[in-house]
Amino acid sequence: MDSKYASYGKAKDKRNNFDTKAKRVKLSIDNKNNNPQKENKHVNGLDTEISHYKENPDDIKEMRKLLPVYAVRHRILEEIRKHDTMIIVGETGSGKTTQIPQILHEHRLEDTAAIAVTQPRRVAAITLALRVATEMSADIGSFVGYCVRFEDVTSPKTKVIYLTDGMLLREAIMDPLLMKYSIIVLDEAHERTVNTDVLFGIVKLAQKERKLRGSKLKVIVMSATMDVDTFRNYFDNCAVIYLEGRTYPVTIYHTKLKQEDYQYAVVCAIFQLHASTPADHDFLVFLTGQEEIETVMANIKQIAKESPGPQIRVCPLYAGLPANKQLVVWKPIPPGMRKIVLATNIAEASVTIPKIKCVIDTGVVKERSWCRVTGAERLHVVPCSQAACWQRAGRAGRTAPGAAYRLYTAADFAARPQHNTPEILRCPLAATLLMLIATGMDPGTFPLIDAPSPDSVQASLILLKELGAIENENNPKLKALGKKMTAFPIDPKYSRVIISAPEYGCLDEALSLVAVMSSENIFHTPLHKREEALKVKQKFVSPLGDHVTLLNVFKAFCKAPLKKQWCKENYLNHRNLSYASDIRAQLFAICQRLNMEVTSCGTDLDQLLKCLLSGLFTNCAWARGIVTSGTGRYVTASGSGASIHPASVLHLKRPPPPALLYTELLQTKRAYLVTVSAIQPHWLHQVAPDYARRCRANR
Ligand SMILES: Nc1ncnc2c1ncn2[C@@H]1O[C@H](COP(=O)(O)OP(=O)(O)OP(=O)(O)O)[C@@H](O)[C@H]1O
Repeated sequence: MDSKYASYGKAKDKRNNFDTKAKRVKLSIDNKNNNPQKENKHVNGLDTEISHYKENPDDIKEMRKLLPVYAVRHRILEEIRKHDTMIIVGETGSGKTTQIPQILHEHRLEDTAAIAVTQPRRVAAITLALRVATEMSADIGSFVGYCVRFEDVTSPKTKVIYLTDGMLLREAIMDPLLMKYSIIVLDEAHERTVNTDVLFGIVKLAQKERKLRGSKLKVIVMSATMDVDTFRNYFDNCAVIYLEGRTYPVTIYHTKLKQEDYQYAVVCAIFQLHASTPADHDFLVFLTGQEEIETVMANIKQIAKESPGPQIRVCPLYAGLPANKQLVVWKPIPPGMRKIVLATNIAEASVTIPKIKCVIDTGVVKERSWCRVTGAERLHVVPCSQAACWQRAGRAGRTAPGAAYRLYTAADFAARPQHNTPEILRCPLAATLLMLIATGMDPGTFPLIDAPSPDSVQASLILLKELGAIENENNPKLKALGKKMTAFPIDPKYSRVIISAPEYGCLDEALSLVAVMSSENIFHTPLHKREEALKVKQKFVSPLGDHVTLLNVFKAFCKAPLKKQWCKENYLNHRNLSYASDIRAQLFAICQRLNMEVTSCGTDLDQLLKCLLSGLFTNCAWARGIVTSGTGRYVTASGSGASIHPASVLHLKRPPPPALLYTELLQTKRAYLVTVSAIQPHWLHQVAPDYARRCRANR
């Protein structure tokens, strides 16, 4: 292994305190209470089934008492009673998310309503609810529950609900005043996802309106790394509680040299630490996506065979994994083994994975951006903000002291922006605007912390008009089609595909395809059996491209009697296909509620591709000559050059199709069109004439 990756320059664990002029209520806690001896107390991970949870209730009680928040719970309660809106800033792991809702509930502050605690990510919402239910000796779904897309584990009795911000937004469509809740805790405010930013506005308006009606709504905004001044200004100079102290220290290390290839550096770092760290130190590694995770996982498994040190169990953790598979990460492993969790930024905030003592941070993230003129989106790998780096480091040191190994230099860290650019300033707004319009709100006057440029709003409204969701982008009105679109918990582009499907006689196929596309990679291509896996894949391949190939796999999966075995034989990912099957069932149920006729286009699959184009019309690319390597080169609607991704079934097709419909434009070292189908260039004019005209004028 290359020794240049071995050297970490030790840095001081110096937290950026995001100094703010805001008047704070300082709650100091006695850190000496946090007895490091407790480190060795037995703390199990959450099992996937709460009923199997073996943790000793007395241990849990003791653990709660060690948390900084617990020590000052009475003061916190006093402040929350005094103020309708407040900001709580406290170190990662201090107990904000698990303890504050419990404290509120123990004192029945929610009264006859409930407490909502929002999370940007589903895995956090689920694991937090499971943890809090365990701490409160409750069954999940009784007075503690969670609600995430495609899964609602609450009951009318539930008083503390952990839910994704997307789910609370969906509730706001039905009830903009959110009357079900008397307290809303907006957690991980620093993430600034579009959903959280919109929720801030919805909650602010609901609070104002409810005050007039004599029904109080308390709002608590929390984070370890938020830009306090910005939030305080937005929430009318509200009170700020600043919690001091953390449970366990985390030592930060940076590389001395810049790493040219972070994937290579990560594997080196893992094995260097593996050789020098006790077996009960589990690792959490931050990468950017499923493909990268699978590659690193294959490398680890290969190298582990010849490397000294404890046995290794590698666990992937990314958004596309079904929830029950994500939770495997929390399952305890046999003593003497080391768990290495390979995660995307979904494990960056809020989550506690017990026994993680070592975080390895690549310092990069896959970020979405878009071209306003054409609506085309792009995913690219970029350095993450300082706040994200601190959050990642904060995943160590939760149940014992820990360390974070950053695969970038201290100078690189110092040069990064403190906070994430709010998603609302860089992402398409069509889904958000549709939701606001459906809720009866005026996007022009809606209070946002950072308003997107009027051009962005206008461009998104035009897209919504072209999708058939609204009329008149200058004074938007929801159309019946737009209302139907909001019934589906998916992006409006995909709900448009489903709603168009009866017109193309292909709802059966469209439901399956959208379901597979809402899951994650269904192909399993182990590095050492690549050739064989690709050979087996051939039987599903359609000359029309990846979308029909996905459909072929899904159809065959549905027919297979022994699904797990069949997936293994065919190098397919059983869990992702099963997840797609669940999603399809839910989408189908919505179609039935909307009285949509389920017809099949049989072998006329051009109908399915045209239907797909009716929602994804911004994702077209046109052939621009053939470069010498023989790879087709394309230009997207926004003028970016890109090649077909090597994993596509059309990658080496000769001659390259004149036009393509793609699912994603991925920018790594090169730009790739991911999941593509061959289309006829004139289809765009047939299916989305307004967009085609606009697009031609721009090209
Ligand atoms: N699933 C779990 N298993 C074991 N311990 C846990 C678990 N969840 C939480 N804890 C313990 O509770 C502590 C507080 O967690 P909590 O999520 O409330 O902190 P937080 O202040 O909200 O952190 P963050 O800002 O990182 O979200 C953790 O540091 C850990 O010690």
